[in-house]
Amino acid sequence: MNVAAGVAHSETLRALAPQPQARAANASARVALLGTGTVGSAVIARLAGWRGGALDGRVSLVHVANSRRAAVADAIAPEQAVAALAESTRASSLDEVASALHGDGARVVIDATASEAVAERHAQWLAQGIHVVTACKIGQGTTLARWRAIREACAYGGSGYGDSATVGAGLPLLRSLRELQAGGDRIHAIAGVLSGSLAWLFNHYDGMRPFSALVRQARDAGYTEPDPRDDLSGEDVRRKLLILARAAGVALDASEVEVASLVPPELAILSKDSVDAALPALDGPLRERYAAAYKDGAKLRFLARLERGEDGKVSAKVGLESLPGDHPLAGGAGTDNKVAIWSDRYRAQPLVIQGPGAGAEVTAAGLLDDVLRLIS
Ligand SMILES: NC(=O)C1=CN([C@@H]2O[C@H](COP(=O)(O)OP(=O)(O)OC[C@H]3O[C@@H](n4cnc5c(N)ncnc54)[C@H](OP(=O)(O)O)[C@@H]3O)[C@@H](O)[C@H]2O)C=CC1
Ligand SMILES: N[C@@H](CC=O)C(=O)O
Repeated sequence: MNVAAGVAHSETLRALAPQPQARAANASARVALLGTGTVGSAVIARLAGWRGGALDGRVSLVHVANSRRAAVADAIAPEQAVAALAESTRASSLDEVASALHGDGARVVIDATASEAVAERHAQWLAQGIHVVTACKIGQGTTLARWRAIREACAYGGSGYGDSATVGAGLPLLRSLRELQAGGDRIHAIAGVLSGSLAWLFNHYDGMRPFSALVRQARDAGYTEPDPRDDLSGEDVRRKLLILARAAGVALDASEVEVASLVPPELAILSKDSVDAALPALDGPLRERYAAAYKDGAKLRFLARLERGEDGKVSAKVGLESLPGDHPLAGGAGTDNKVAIWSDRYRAQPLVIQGPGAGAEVTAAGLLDDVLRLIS
């Protein structure tokens, strides 16, 4: 073989191939932030905290919106973002997000909403080459069709989907599942506490104070979903389990997860505005569950379980369980999520990941870590 000719040929091919976008270690991104509530405000505060530090300039806010208004500019200083939005007369429109991002360098949408309409746009932005980083679980944690559309749009647009904040508020859960599989492991089972608010509630509930009062405290601390019934019904945990299962190679449909809700029917049927006054409907049933567990020396924990048999059969369920006090999944404090993963290499003893699983600051950090990963 003529080595010189071979080298020349491969150099020609390399020159003809589409050149990957040059990425410097300190590449910056134009970012649209959707949602300025609990999590979105913490993203803005964290960006403001980057000022003058090593990460200053990595993210340029060009579009900040809530459901009502949008502020759009070439660079919105994080310190000015809240005021700019309050003063803006521009109506919020998802149609304008891609054009606001137009320009050089990487483009990123951060979804800090709980909006179905925003989740429905993820695939469209990804197909346009815009990265999407999300705290909202509706994109990957509802229908299989939407989950597939997101994966296909990433491949089509050459874009990335940052989902670390969707499960465990940024804990290295999805990353670990993906790395285990990249290393050849099959995931056999996942079990644990996936809700930060429910963890906090059952870490604090002593059967004496009304459960409803604690729910209000958890909501005011920013741990619950905008509608706390999404946590109490197990729906938020179902979404997280679906996201984990799909990342573990199990194409699970939402209907395949058995969910035991804590929300009594009279609370479930109310409009969102009437929920607060009706929360005491939770008190009686939970007092009874607590008393029964206490009598046995057990602890109440809201768990998610996924098992995949060697024959491919899958079982998935979500609900309140009474665990022996020394059970490995009964530990933890505050909003701790605690998740055990069984795989080929972790067959007898699982890999266990534990840490705060809700809260504005950890979630904002998880979102911005994903932005940095995608643009670096
Ligand atoms: N709280 C936590 O600990 C964690 C939360 N998450 C997820 O983060 C997301 C946000 O939660 P949180 O901040 O608590 O919710 P909030 O209700 O506090 O904030 C939601 C924000 O989204 C805005 N919004 C709604 N629709 C749109 C739209 N179409 N375009 C732009 N903005 C819109 C709302 O606008 P407006 O003010 O006008 O209503 C509001 O600013 C949820 O999906 C949640 O599951 C994930 C991990 C942890
Ligand atoms: N409401 C959620 C917030 C994070 O996803 C929870 O309680 O875990």
